[in-house]
Amino acid sequence: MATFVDRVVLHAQAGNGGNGCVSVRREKFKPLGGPDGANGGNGGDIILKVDSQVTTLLSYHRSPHQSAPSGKPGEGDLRIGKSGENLVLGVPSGTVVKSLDGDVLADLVGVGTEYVLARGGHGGLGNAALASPKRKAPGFALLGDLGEQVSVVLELKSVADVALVGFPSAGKSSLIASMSAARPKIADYPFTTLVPNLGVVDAGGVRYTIADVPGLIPGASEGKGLGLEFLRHIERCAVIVHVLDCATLEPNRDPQTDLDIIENELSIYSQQIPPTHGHVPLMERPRLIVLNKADVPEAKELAEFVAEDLRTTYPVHVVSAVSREGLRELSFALAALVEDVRASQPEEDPAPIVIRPVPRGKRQDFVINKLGGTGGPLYQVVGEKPERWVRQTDFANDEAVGYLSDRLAKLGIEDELAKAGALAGDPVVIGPVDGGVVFDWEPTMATGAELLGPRGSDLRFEQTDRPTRRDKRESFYEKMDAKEAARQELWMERDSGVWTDPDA
Ligand SMILES: Nc1nc2c(ncn2[C@@H]2O[C@H](COP(=O)(O)OP(=O)(O)OP(=O)(O)O)[C@@H](O)[C@H]2O)c(=O)[nH]1
Ligand SMILES: [Mg+2]
Repeated sequence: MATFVDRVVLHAQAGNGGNGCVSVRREKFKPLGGPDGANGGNGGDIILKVDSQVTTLLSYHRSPHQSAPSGKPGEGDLRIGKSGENLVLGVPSGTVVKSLDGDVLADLVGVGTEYVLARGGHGGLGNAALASPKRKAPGFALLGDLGEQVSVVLELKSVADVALVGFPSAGKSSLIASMSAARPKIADYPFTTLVPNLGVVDAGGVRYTIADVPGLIPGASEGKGLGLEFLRHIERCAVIVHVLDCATLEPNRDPQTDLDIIENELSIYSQQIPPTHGHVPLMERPRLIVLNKADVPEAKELAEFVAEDLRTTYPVHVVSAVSREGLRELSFALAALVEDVRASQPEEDPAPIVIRPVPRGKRQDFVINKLGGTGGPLYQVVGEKPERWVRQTDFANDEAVGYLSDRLAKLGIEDELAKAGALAGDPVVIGPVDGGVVFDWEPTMATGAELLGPRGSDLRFEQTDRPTRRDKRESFYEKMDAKEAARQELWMERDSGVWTDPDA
């Protein structure tokens, strides 16, 4: 099987964030000089960028795994970790980025257009950045977040002014070879061309590109032959040229039938593709008919016979790629069509476009899923922020864990868990069910930094049995009862042993 370099699967690993640092300033005569652990650097992003020097996806076919450097950890004395540099991958104009499921993520057209494919992980905050009036010297820092890991399909659709379409062996590649400096493979067996060839034609001062498309056969739009793989190449070509073989000896083939079959395939195909912004629909694009192989006497006879009829639909040129008959007129006719199209189309936006996935801030913070299980319900918290916070937490450090639970509560996760029906002691997983962090829900865990103990610890974790909501309520009632008792005592004292109802 031939290798298709116009479609590759690319695995991108963005850089991880560097860890934040825990450090305390040390100066002479100042034993504890405040936190000075700096933040870790951010991991590098992986960015696809349309580059005029890149014409194929070949390099990603050879090295499908690409990774960006990680950020360096922060250091003491407020020395920030260096960020990993972004890795910019050049792609040809016309590259379509798809998910492995086939969803189009981006359509990269125009030099300079960028797509942020995988985002580097945030660097973790150092203890200096985590300090607050209440938490003056945090004994923990945040870990760097992991860089995104993304696998996508890159597909290249040729961007040419003119597309040559036709049955296998009609002479499409031969025409490109005769009209331009391109030297595609030519042979007398079908499907010689597997990847479109691109040639540049200069006719009377008009320069345009011409691409051949691998041969089409009936059913191509349903994937027959090399069908769909190649139909998409013409999606972006402004002018369509039908190359009809007038010398074929195959039964049931003649120029008119071939034309009808190919037009039918194009029509079916055009209904399958979503309309592309700024492009004329496929079936409305200008067309021209080339009757090829006129150097063969019988072919020329046939060509002249059918040309008259065909001219009622589209302009017709009788040519020979071999003897070069009619090629000059053809190249000028194409130049005129291309010029017409260019004049009618607005100039492409000169400002390069940068396409980014949905900004993280715009997404909902989190959602809670209640999952059933043999051992009772499991609550799953899914969300970019909480999952990242968990990844950034050093679970060996209680103070860091306490900070995490404060953040989660502040985001409203406690409230939403309660709304979802979670009870104290129910297991909650943050992130994926396999691999997320699981803990038992403790809704009444007091939050805030007032409970801070020694550095690296959190008093909430020192308590062996933390109060539940009912414990708290009971202790509240006890307190109120005691208060009431004290009040009554006071009244009784004042009225010299005679008790008066204070509320009367
Ligand atoms: N006599 C004659 N033969 C031609 C002419 N053009 C092409 N051929 C021959 O037809 C055969 C197929 O030519 P290609 O240019 O490879 O055809 P193609 O349309 O690109 O074919 P696929 O890539 O398979 O779709 C080759 O043997 C060519 O030499 C022509 O004008 N006259
Ligand atoms: Mg060919």
